[in-house]
Amino acid sequence: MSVLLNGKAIAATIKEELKAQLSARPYTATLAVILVGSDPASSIYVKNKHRACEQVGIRSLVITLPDTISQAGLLAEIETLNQRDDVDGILVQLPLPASIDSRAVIQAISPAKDVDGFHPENVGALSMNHPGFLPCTPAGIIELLKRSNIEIAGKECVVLGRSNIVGKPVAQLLLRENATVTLCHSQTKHLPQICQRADILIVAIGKPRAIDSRYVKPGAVVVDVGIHRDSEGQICGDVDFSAVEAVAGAITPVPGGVGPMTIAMLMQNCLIAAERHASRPA
Ligand SMILES: NC(=O)C1=CN([C@@H]2O[C@H](COP(=O)(O)OP(=O)(O)OC[C@H]3O[C@@H](n4cnc5c(N)ncnc54)[C@H](OP(=O)(O)O)[C@@H]3O)[C@@H](O)[C@H]2O)C=CC1
Ligand SMILES: Nc1nc(=O)c2c([nH]1)NC[C@@H]1CN(c3ccc(C(=O)N[C@@H](CCC(=O)O)C(=O)O)cc3)C=[N+]21
Ligand SMILES: [Mg+2]
Repeated sequence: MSVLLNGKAIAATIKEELKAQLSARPYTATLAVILVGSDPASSIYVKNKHRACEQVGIRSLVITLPDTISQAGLLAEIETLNQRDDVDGILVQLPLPASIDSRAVIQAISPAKDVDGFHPENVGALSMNHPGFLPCTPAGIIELLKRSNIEIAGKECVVLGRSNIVGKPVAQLLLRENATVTLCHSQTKHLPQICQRADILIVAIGKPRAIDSRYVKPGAVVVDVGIHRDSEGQICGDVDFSAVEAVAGAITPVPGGVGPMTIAMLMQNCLIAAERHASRPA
């Protein structure tokens, strides 16, 4: 039996804190979300973000564009939002249609409004410990560990997955918190043995229920970033929850773990963006 790391409850607390902070400020905060096409999962996430904005008191604009939009058309929408003085944060929901170069789209977002933390300027800031915007899922994982009183400094952390939006940045944040970090991927050899060393195991591979108890040291903290809907319509993670929770010391559920923390950190980034925007030199 293991401790459940309740991301949903912690995220609710964070949103309450942010709501109180925002209501005490002399300015508003506005997030613009661009959704291209009508992918059902993306539509759910965008709706969740909109609902979180309502809870915190952030003004939320959802801009829905047809999946036939050209790259130039999408870039023009972003430039309009970059220029709008009443917009503090911009998020373009990923994935984008295959005809659009997502790298060009991310680069087009003003770094000062890039509340996802995906722009190269913010990625560089993370790696150099400069102020910028932290990517929401990695920041949410660190916040979840801290608020669950799990010490990071000096711990053996193993990260499975090296994507630009989860694996690589969470490894950097763990390093910043003074963990010893091992970053693994699809060509890593002896993966179960390496994972067995982990005091904290972060799993972000995008494979439903792929990580079982062979990968987990008894008592370890397991953070499951994956999110999938199986053939029966059940939401599950990258971790085989029922097998792993029998050996782990603590584990995040899916749903109710990392997902809500991601959204809470997005709300936090929107407040930071609004604060910087309001205090910019004229
Ligand atoms: N809860 C949330 O807020 C969020 C959840 N997600 C979810 O997290 C998961 C991961 O997302 P993302 O990082 O974008 O995924 P990507 O598909 O971009 O990257 C997956 C990474 O995992 C590695 N990998 C794949 N299979 C294995 C394996 N069997 N063993 C070891 N490493 C492996 C890949 O290695 P290689 O580089 O060699 O190909 C790659 O680095 C997905 O399920 C996604 O839906 C994502 C973002 C936010
Ligand atoms: N520009 C961009 N920024 C993102 O941050 C981004 C993105 N694109 N594309 C997709 C991924 C995925 N992601 C999630 C956010 C919330 C939940 C979430 O709220 N999950 C709930 C339940 C979700 C459900 O009901 O399906 C939970 O885990 O409890 C999940 C996944 C953000 N992403
Ligand atoms: Mg989740």
